[in-house]
Amino acid sequence: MRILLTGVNGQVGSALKPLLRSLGTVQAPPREELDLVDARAVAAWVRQYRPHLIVNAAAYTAVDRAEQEQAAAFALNAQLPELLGSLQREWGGAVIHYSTDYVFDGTHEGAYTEKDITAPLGVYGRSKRAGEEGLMSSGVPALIFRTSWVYGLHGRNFLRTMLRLGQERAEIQVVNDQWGAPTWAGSIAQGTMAVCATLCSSAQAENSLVDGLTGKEGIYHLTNGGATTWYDFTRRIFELRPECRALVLPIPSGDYPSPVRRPVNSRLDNTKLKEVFGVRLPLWSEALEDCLAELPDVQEVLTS
Ligand SMILES: NC(=O)C1=CN([C@@H]2O[C@H](COP(=O)(O)OP(=O)(O)OC[C@H]3O[C@@H](n4cnc5c(N)ncnc54)[C@H](OP(=O)(O)O)[C@@H]3O)[C@@H](O)[C@H]2O)C=CC1
Ligand SMILES: Cc1cn([C@H]2C[C@H](O)[C@@H](COP(=O)(O)OP(=O)(O)O[C@H]3O[C@@H](C)C(=O)[C@@H](O)[C@H]3O)O2)c(=O)[nH]c1=O
Ligand SMILES: [Mg+2]
Repeated sequence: MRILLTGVNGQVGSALKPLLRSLGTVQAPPREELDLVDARAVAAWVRQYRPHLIVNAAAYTAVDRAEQEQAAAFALNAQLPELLGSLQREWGGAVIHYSTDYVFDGTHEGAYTEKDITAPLGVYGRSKRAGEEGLMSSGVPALIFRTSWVYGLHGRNFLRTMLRLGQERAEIQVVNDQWGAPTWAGSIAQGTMAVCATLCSSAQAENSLVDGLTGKEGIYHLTNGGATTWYDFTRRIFELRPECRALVLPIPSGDYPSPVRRPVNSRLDNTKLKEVFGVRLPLWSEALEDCLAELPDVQEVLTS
């Protein structure tokens, strides 16, 4: 099977790359080789390579900056998934795509299911929702995994920020009124692979994944289990890494200056993923331990 992976240098893309190799031949052009906002270049690339599967881990993820850079956010998060969908539709390939808890406004009680109504609070969330709709309306066989609060040892993310601030500062203020599931990029990659394994299990044929997808297309919530606040997540990080000595102080969201509101409830119900594919990701607390076990020296985040 030929696979095209986008966003290979991002959190999810870098976790996926080594794992996807077990499914086939992986091409993963970085930005320098393929600028994903260049629709003609993308079309030429896909038409030449004809990937059986495109795993789209590329995105515009700067939530605050998106308010000023609406066109850039929509190009990556909305137009690209739709384009990839129509290109794959042309010749019979499939798409796996990622989306976010920020498609919701957070006013719902309890965890959101895939059937709940979306109502994004900002440009990033609106662009991601438009991407979901564009990909689905292209008619391609596709899976969309909505995840939340992604972190890992690579790239810009909350864990790395806190490991750095925890060593540099005497105290840090962290919001304690937003609830969600911090999700390790490694868990997302493993969950994606587990789903692919169920789709490909019947045959070794190159198009077995596309065939296996029939009747299972659509949106799935895929996060680590349980829920916490950013404040308690930070406290747990510092418990696991006592080199982070900063005092952690809880604050309401309103005290953290930002141009765009975040949902107070980001919890995503993963039942559909379990029922359709038999896949469930570990608890957020277990995944955090697994992630930090891969970081021998916490001072590394100060220099890299
Ligand atoms: N981060 C989070 O907290 C969450 C993320 N998600 C979703 O998960 C998915 C993966 O996110 P994550 O891994 O965190 O994202 P990252 O921001 O870590 O990575 C995004 C990748 O996209 C690439 N990219 C951006 N613009 C272009 C372009 N014009 N041409 C080529 N490549 C480009 C970046 O390249 P470069 O390295 O060169 O900048 C980067 O490798 C996304 O769909 C995101 O919306 C969902 C919920 C939470
Ligand atoms: C750095 C910092 C953040 N915070 C708050 C701000 C915010 O509400 C929360 C998390 O900070 P972030 O900068 O990671 O927030 P944000 O960039 O909004 O994170 C989001 O990114 C996008 C891409 C997603 O899809 C979401 O799932 C989510 O992960 O913690 C503090 O309270 N204190 C701090 O020192
Ligand atoms: Mg951010």
